[in-house]
Amino acid sequence: MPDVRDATPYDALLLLSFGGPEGPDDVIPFLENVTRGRGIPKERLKEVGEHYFLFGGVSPINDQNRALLDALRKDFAEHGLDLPIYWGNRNWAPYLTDTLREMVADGRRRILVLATSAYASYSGCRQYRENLADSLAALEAEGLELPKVDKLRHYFNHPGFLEPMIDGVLASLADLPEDVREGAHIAFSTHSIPNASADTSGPVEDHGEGGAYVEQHLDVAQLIADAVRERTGVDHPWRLVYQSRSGAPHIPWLEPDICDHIEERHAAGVPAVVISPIGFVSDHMEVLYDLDTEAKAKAEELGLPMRRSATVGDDPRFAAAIRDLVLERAAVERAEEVTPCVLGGLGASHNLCPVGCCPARAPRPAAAGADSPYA
Ligand SMILES: CC1=C(CCC(=O)O)c2cc3nc(cc4[nH]c(cc5[nH]c(cc1n2)c(C)c5CCC(=O)O)c(CCC(=O)O)c4C)C(CCC(=O)O)=C3C
Ligand SMILES: [Fe+2]
Repeated sequence: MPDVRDATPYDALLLLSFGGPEGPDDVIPFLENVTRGRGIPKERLKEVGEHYFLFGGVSPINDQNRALLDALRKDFAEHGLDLPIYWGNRNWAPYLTDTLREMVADGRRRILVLATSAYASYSGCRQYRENLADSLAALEAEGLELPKVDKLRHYFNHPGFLEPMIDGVLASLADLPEDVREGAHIAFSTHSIPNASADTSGPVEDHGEGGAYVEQHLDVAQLIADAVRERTGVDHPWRLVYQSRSGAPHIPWLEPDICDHIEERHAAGVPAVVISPIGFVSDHMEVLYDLDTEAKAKAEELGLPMRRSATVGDDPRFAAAIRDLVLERAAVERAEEVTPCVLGGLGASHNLCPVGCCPARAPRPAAAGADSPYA
């Protein structure tokens, strides 16, 4: 029997996230970091800046990552898993390059990466792998000896990610007035991305209409809807919808938008809606602004009862899922037999992104995949 607390060959876990401003002076520099070379219209940037200013210029994401780090460290300690955890971001301090430099200085040689995005897509997966490649290149230029970096498989269909969201939808339904509860529809919401990015998300063989991005979200939505039906006895109709579109209007992005969907459901006579933000691992600005502010105002204007259900955040079941995924991957690296813990119809996703997975518009080096220029 192998020691189940053994993370060998890994010697560290790296929480890799988006980053966000911590005060009003950070907002513009942060947005410049996010949008460098991405062709986002100026008006859209001003508008998104206002979302942050509405919340004092502070993104909720950094405190949520600190809470997740606490939950992970507590879970690891309670289960005898002795693996240090670091944190680095794409767009704000602590910056990924600085964190990796610190990890090298601490002697870390085999690093496993947990990104705060559960699904395949350029923005949610490959872009983080490109950030890793950029940071490794920077450290190489400093003459440092590079660690080997791997990324955890996509965790959208791990029960520890799903269970807290199922509970969240049940709590939102219970919170609705009794006379509209049974007829409530569920809107599973995720970040809109360009149709072209969705169609090419995931391994090449999964490319096609919506790609792995849409397929994985539909799997999650179905799993949550099924669990809600089993536990309430009510078959709530549902649909996958999108939010936070940011590109130029002539470029097609995934639809329908959550606010249009709310209007359409109201016009169809639906008595209430529960929004389940399955695309977000915690209450990001997109959740606080696009759902809790904008969609809420839309529902109120229509007089449509609406509840937004919880994201997983620092739920202990999510922390335990990450421990499970770390131990699973470590066993894979040790060439041991493992049965991945997974629900739904898609099975466990690949451990190593294959060549051609979630391609960028302009090809750039990406680490932690089959096409990585680093070992
Ligand atoms: C799929 C996806 C995720 C989920 C996966 C993941 O979590 O990584 C995500 C997360 C996030 N996106 C975030 C913020 C922003 N995203 C932007 C722009 C964009 N996002 C895109 C997609 C995604 N984004 C895309 C296709 C663009 C267009 C430009 C481009 O191709 O890059 C912009 C520019 C302004 C705008 O137009 O909105 C901002 C400010 C924050 C921080 C929130 C906070 O502070 O709490 C987080 C967690
Ligand atoms: Fe984004």
